[in-house]
Amino acid sequence: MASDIRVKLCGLTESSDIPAAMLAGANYVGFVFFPKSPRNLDIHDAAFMARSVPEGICKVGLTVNADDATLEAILDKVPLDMLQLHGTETPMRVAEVSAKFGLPVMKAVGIADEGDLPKLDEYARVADQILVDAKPPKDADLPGGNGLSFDWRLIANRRWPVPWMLAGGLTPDNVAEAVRLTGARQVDVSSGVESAPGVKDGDKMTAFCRAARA
Ligand SMILES: O=C(O)c1ccccc1N[C@@H]1O[C@H](COP(=O)(O)O)[C@@H](O)[C@H]1O
Repeated sequence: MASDIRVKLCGLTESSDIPAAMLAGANYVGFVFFPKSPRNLDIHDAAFMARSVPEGICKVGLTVNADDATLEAILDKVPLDMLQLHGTETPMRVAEVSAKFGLPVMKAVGIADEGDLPKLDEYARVADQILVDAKPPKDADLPGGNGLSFDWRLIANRRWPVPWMLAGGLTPDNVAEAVRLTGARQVDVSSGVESAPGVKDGDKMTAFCRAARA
């Protein structure tokens, strides 16, 4: 049923985004630890925000090719429930992070064409979840959060042995169609619910959750 669809609202930057995301109906909230991103949080702010997230909502920490010391520093202070690896981490690194840090790991995989699809099977063998995102353009500063989508028909009716989430250029206007075409049961959005880069919009978050579950 569409009403079961789980929504991740990623890249929250203000304390007030937490109650707004709860009101909207988020199941997951995402905190970005990547200095180049307009959604980057310092560890102190992220810790403060994470502590205000109600029980039962999954707090996801997004990193990009982070080394062990960086992950340790984040996890020492921020009570996260899941790590999202959004860089070029190899399957071996995904398995290593999962074993070392004891949290579920979601690996983002960028898709542009059919040739990218085998990577989804590969990462589904080592990650706890996979995040099926659009492949960033070669000259992009960010490996995600660019508001770009991919041809959803590429993954229509494909399934993996772990839960997966659809991401990339989703908005309140297109998420229902994306869910219909792909059969996704989980969706993730960042820039599509903002009024400016890094500024979340409560009305757009609510409209997104409603449209995803319509
Ligand atoms: O949001 C960011 O700034 C970001 C930075 C670095 C890597 C990933 C990032 N965001 C993730 O990208 C996808 C898609 O975002 P969008 O909805 O197209 O803006 C999503 O998984 C975000 O978690």
